[in-house]
Amino acid sequence: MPHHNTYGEDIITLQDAKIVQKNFTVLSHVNLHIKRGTFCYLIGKTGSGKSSLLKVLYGHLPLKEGNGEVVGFDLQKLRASDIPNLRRRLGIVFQDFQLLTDRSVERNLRFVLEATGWKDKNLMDDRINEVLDSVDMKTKKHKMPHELSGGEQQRIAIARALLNHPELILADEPTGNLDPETSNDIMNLLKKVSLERNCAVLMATHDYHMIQNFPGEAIKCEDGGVKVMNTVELFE
Ligand SMILES: Nc1ncnc2c1ncn2[C@@H]1O[C@H](COP(=O)(O)OP(=O)(O)OP(=O)(O)O)[C@@H](O)[C@H]1O
Repeated sequence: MPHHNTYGEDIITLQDAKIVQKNFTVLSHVNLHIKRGTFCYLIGKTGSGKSSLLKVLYGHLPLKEGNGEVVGFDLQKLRASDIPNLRRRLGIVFQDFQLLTDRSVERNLRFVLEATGWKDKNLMDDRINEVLDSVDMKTKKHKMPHELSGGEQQRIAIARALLNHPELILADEPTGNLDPETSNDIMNLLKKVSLERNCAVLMATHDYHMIQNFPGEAIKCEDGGVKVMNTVELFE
């Protein structure tokens, strides 16, 4: 069983991990400990390996060498059949929102609940209202994605990520398509979620203005490895 529940303080652990795309080693000797409830940036130049690292953490790329554990799942022992269970325990947010364009906000959220085993219609309705409330989008429940702004669509994507009470949100450039003001809103929302739900957030970003506005812990991908730092160091 890859799901041990032995993880104490750490929500993500990587030990001497190697991150590989096809036959190309992107990152090696990666050692990482991210504690429950922590908000952490993932930074580094384009092509430095941020997305690849996130992909290993959500089971899209296999962990080639070393050890890793994410929300109690052993990445070395992860089988294809474990991946849906791992994803159910995570919230994942992308740059391009990835809402289903052919259905309303409510139906987007219901689709995920049904796909993750929810059956009771009233419980589903309640949960949809709760997550929409926490991203301040309750009034947009019946809108189609194309009727929403980029920032609103990202709020819905965050609501969707929250549906199954994740202990970890992995966000790959969630503000990459948004203007600076909307990016700040989304950051405030992710920070709020992290704080109120003791949910860890690992967020890949290029956006140095935002990092300056919201300083914090960061993992930097550089020269084929990672280094843990505080973003304040970037502006010294
Ligand atoms: N599907 C793939 N097949 C082969 N190589 C890939 C693939 N995806 C990414 N790579 C390579 O892996 C390296 C890391 O890419 P990755 O997307 O992880 O970087 P990134 O830091 O997320 O970049 P960006 O900030 O531009 O999104 C790059 O050199 C890239 O060319």
